[in-house]
Amino acid sequence: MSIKRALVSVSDKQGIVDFCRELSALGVEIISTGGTSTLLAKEGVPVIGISDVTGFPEIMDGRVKTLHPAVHTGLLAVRDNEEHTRQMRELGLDYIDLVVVNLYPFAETIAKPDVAYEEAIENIDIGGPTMLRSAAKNHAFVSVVVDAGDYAKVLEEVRAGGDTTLETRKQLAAKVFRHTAAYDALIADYLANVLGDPLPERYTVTYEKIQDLRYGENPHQKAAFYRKPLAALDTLTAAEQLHGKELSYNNINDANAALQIVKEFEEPAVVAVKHMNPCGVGVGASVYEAYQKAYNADPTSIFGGIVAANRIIDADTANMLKDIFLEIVLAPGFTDEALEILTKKKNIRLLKLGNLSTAAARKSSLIVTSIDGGMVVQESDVHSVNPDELQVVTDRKPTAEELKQLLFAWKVVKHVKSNAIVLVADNMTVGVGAGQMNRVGAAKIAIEQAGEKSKGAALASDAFFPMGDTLEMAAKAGITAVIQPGGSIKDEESIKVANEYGIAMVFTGVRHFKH
Ligand SMILES: NC(=O)c1ncn([C@@H]2O[C@H](COP(=O)(O)O)[C@@H](O)[C@H]2O)c1NC=O
Repeated sequence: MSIKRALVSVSDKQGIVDFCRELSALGVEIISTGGTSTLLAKEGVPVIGISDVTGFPEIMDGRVKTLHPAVHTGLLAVRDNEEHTRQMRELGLDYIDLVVVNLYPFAETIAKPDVAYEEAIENIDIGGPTMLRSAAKNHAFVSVVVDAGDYAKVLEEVRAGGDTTLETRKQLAAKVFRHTAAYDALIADYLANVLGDPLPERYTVTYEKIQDLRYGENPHQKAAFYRKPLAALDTLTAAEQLHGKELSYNNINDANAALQIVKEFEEPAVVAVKHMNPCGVGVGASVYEAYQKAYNADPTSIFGGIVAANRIIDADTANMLKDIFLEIVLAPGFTDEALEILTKKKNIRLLKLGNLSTAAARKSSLIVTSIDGGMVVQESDVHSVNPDELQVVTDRKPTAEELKQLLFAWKVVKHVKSNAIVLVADNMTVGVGAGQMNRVGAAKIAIEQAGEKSKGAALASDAFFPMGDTLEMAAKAGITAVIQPGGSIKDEESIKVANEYGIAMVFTGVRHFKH
């Protein structure tokens, strides 16, 4: 078999003229629709209008142009089926051997700010996916190209043997069904959101590959990095890598964790993360000061860590960063000097993410967590506490400085694996107890780490204290202020301990479990 007739109908016209010119030179007859055929004709590529094939005009603003039996018989006929061949002959129909289609730009349309609903709907392509699906189903005989990146390969095969190989046609068909499935998923998602129903009876998300990863969490696990179409520009998926080796699976998870925390802060802040938990968080008047604090919070754990800053990294900060081994530094930018200093280090990865605002931390999105055989989906935890709504439950109110440290600790504890206890003093974390199976255990780790710095520190607990024991331990370590959700049947026990020791305790009324 050889490709004799192609149907070309593309919204994205890049590369189409050269491709069709070559096909035409190889003896392929080109049929085309409205704008595509106008372009081809203008560029001197011989082309037959679709209406000459269907005997029907392109009507309704392009809503109906290729949706015609003359097209779909040509695409779907099983060439070695005598009955199909006879029907084609009797009806005077011709085969179509190659379909080149890309679809109305639905994603780009809904990405426009304040796009009108009607405009979005008009950009749902119907004729295109229909042709793609017909051709892909009949890939035993028909080639189908949805991606301009495949033009060269198809040309090469047609040049060599008059047709594509069956293996190529299978690959092209599989790509088509992934493409139309993703296209429909995006439409379904858009409509679900318009209807205020983001968790409907079928969850049809679609993701596109950013890159293959060398391996997953461990070297024997395969992995890849995907992004949601239209992912926000303040997410890690939009980060630009300025330097260093390619990101690993663990890097991506850790950098994402660091990013979520640093987005909590308005003031210059630096977050160091290890194994998805913060090991040091600091805020200060400058990124330099914030990094010093994040570093001093836990100079041991930061080694080999991921650092995220919410301000441009300057030369002074870079000079400190270069002194230890760090996997990643993520920031809204780097000064030229800072870049010069840091790029001398072969093993550090530098990521630039221009769009780092606290508003981003307040925008809810859906988080998907896989389980074996399924998944659970929830809104991201974007709750932030309003200081005016804190309930002081102890005899003593926190001082203004204590309140500041408590609110800082609360922002951090939200991002620490439960059970979580975070101690903060002097605008930096001084103790982080993460991922323990009981709350006393988490507090013990945080207090031990803080040592002398526990004295006068503020403590945040991601969930209520089931009894008074954690508070007793905190009080004995010298902690003077506590923030926690409250809501335990034994709250009174904790309040009593707090009052005994003169601790100021506030309830947020909101829990921040993170498993
Ligand atoms: N309605 C139809 O019969 C139809 N047939 C092809 N299309 C689309 O029209 C676009 C190309 O249009 P044009 O060649 O007029 O620039 C392609 O994205 C193609 O997928 C159609 N448009 C939408 O459904």
